[in-house]
Amino acid sequence: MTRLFNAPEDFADEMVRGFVAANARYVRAVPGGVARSTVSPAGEVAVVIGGGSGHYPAFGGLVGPGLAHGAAMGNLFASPSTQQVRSVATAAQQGGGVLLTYGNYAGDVLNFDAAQEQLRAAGIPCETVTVTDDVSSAPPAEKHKRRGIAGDLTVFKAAGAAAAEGYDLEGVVRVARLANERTRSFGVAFTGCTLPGAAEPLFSVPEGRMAVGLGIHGEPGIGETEVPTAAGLAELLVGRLLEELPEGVGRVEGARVVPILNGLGAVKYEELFVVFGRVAELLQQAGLEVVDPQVGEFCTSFDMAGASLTLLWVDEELERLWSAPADTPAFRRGSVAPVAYAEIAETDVAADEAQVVPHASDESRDAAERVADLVSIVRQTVDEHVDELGRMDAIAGDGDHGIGMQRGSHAADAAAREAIAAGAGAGTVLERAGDAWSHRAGGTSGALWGLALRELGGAIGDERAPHATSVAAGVAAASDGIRSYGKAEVGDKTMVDVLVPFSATLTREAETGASLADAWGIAADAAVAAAAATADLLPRMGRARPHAEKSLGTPDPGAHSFALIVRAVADVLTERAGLATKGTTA
Ligand SMILES: Nc1ncnc2c1ncn2[C@@H]1O[C@H](COP(=O)(O)OP(=O)(O)O)[C@@H](O)[C@H]1O
Ligand SMILES: O=C(COP(=O)(O)O)[C@@H](O)CO
Repeated sequence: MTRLFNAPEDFADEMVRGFVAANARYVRAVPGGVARSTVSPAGEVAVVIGGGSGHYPAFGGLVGPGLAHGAAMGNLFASPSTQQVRSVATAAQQGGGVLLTYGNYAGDVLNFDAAQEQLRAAGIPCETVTVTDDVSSAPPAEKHKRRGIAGDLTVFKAAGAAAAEGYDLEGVVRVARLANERTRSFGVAFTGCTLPGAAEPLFSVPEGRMAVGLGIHGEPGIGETEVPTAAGLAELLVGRLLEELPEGVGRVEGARVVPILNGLGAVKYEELFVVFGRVAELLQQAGLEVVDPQVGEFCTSFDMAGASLTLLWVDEELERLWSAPADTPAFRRGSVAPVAYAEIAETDVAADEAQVVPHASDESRDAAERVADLVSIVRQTVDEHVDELGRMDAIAGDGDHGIGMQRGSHAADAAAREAIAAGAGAGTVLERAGDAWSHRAGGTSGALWGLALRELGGAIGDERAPHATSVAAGVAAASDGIRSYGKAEVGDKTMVDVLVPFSATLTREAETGASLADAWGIAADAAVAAAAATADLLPRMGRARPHAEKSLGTPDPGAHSFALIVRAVADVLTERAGLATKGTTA
């Protein structure tokens, strides 16, 4: 149970504020997260980490000399938005380029990749390395699909130490990839976590049982077994990790490993030490040299009771980088060189977003009001279904689909109203709504809904009122954009399964000369049917993929929310058309 919070929706922002107040000697607040408050050498590669909040000390607690230069801190269990990542990286960079490194989750990949593109376009050399240490989340042949859990630390540490030693961007990327390749983790959970304000944990494990193959977002385990003794748990964790040797490690005997026993949030240090005693014995019995072990909390999941073991299989270079000094709020070793503090001007992403609205025709400005009303309908629809969407997502995911959609649609609604007040046309209203959605919501659905609204706004433009053909073209552009950005195809059990038939039906009806209301209504029927049909699919993308069987029988949450939204919009368009005497505009 998370007991201490004010308004649950403010939790992440308030947590960052308090964290900065408590750690000003390490970090300063920048839009989107934190950056070092200390001066780093000019020309040093900046290591920028990040992810959702709820995993402390990942990610802000690992910012400081010898480790990360900045952390993009998203909402609870949701990736930071593209704007947040870009903003933190811009504030943290020192002229030597930026490495973005983070756990391999759909939302993080979408948003960090987009930020990388934007940073490069702004002339900042930028590379990304995803952390994929969790052996339970995909077989060795698909290890690029694995999730990142406590192994984040080894990759961030190697990269941060290399940057501090003066490696160039290519060199920092090389060691980050090497550390990831040589890091494996495996974990268990005894209870799920409860998000602030939620009445129930995201999953529960029957008394005396243990989830095996944990996620760090309250995802249920991959399997379940009886709770063993501490020694039994050590045997399970070590046994599983020694089944798979990383490339470049020929044999167990004689290899050197850094073991990290990580508590997930509600397991006592004393319990961890009892487990670690046996872990150390088992590693030694297997012929391994144990290097600088760590026992504590490095990547948590709120109040989840659980533990994971990580092994970093070091070579000479990784061992040196792992052992190099670092001084951050949550990870300290050796003594770093004296640091200086400086007044650094804050970058503000809001500043470059406060652009003047482009010119719009009277016809488009008139239509903009009706478009903004539809954005309000989207918000209302999400509000009405927020709990249902969360429950659906908790079956095989992280339970945040409802709150993510709520944050995004509320921000979109407010931005649409602001754009109207500034005299925007219909296209610009949708583009502004899309920007606000992705910026405020973060996560996968935030990035994708933001893109969809921007594409739709671009196709509609600011000259004519939206009509069946321009809307169908905009939805088709959104569908293409989402598929090329998120790389999901029909059948992967995502919102794409609904978007594609919705778009095809809308285009077909528009081409036959149907009005926007009629075309949209028929397309919405197709969307509702397609969303229901996703219940029979096994997920191949996103958070639910490792829990494919659990998701069978439940529709994909993103597909379901998409269908709810387009159905609600259809009802309004039909009502308006009934009120209008004649015509095809809306
Ligand atoms: N690669 C992808 N392409 C398109 N849609 C995706 C992709 N990955 C996930 N999704 C959609 O995103 C939804 C999850 O959204 P949400 O829970 O808000 O984001 P997150 O998983 O980042 O917390 C899924 O139900 C699915 O419909
Ligand atoms: O949850 C996280 C990001 O993943 P999404 O795909 O946006 O859910 C985050 O906590 C780990 O970075």
